[in-house]
Amino acid sequence: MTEPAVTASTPTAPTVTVRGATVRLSSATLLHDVSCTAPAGRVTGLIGPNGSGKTTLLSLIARWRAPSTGSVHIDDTRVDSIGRRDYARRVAVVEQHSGTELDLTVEQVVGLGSIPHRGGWASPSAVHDVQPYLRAMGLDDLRLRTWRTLSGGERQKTQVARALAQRPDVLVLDEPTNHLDPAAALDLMDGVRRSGRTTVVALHDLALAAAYCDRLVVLAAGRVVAEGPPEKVLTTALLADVYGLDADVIEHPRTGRPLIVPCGTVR
Ligand SMILES: Nc1ncnc2c1ncn2[C@@H]1O[C@H](COP(=O)(O)OP(=O)(O)OP(=O)(O)O)[C@@H](O)[C@H]1O
Repeated sequence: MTEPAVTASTPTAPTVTVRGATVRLSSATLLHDVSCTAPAGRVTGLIGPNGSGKTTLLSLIARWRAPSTGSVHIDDTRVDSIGRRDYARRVAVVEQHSGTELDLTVEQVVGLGSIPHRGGWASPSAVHDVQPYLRAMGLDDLRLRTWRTLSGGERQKTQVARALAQRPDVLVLDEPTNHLDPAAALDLMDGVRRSGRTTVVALHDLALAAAYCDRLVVLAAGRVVAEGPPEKVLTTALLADVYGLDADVIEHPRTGRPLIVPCGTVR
């Protein structure tokens, strides 16, 4: 059987919708009736303080956890009705501390992204096919380096390249830039945005969220407290309420996007 080529295809970007999701454990309720939308082909940022529920919400979309009540939908389909293999093809996830037990090279890790489409280990021909994803993340020079020799930022870029190589409809990223230098973080977010995938990304860096996200969902104590375009959501009042941050929000003179200028805290 001829194996399908691994090329950057035009994604069939769907809308992801969370409807009334509550996550209740015996000890605590992590999410309270959360509803939000990640529009098709757009980058939706999840922001909020430590412990506000960002990773928990991503875990519902990744289907690692089921909500106690409520549901998650890809277009009109409930995610719990999608077969496991189909879901593995359609949704790619990069965790905060994604890793690999095996000491693979960068190009082999990125090649793992094609496995849901192939049903087996990436063949040597797949190595050629990972080139566009290596290039998109600026990893050409590192392609033969082994995982354990990589810096934290190089590992993050490799994991995002792997996720893109999966050619998913939906990209779920948990703080993908926390080890990256400023230019690398901008490049990564740019690569994600240009991929055209419906992306849900948890971010602590509000400057990146303002610059690269089409839409923001703000979580506080497991609840959605604001949702919309960055220029509507990122206000001085919201930053004070949610983060306890005393900040001015001005229009970036070159991009027109919100520019957050922290002055201190209001705690
Ligand atoms: N298994 C668990 N049992 C009890 N509490 C939990 C459990 N898992 C997560 N939590 C709590 O749920 C809350 C939300 O956690 P979550 O990891 O979703 O937050 P987050 O917004 O991603 O935080 P951070 O920005 O620090 O990564 C936190 O207070 C966390 O301590």
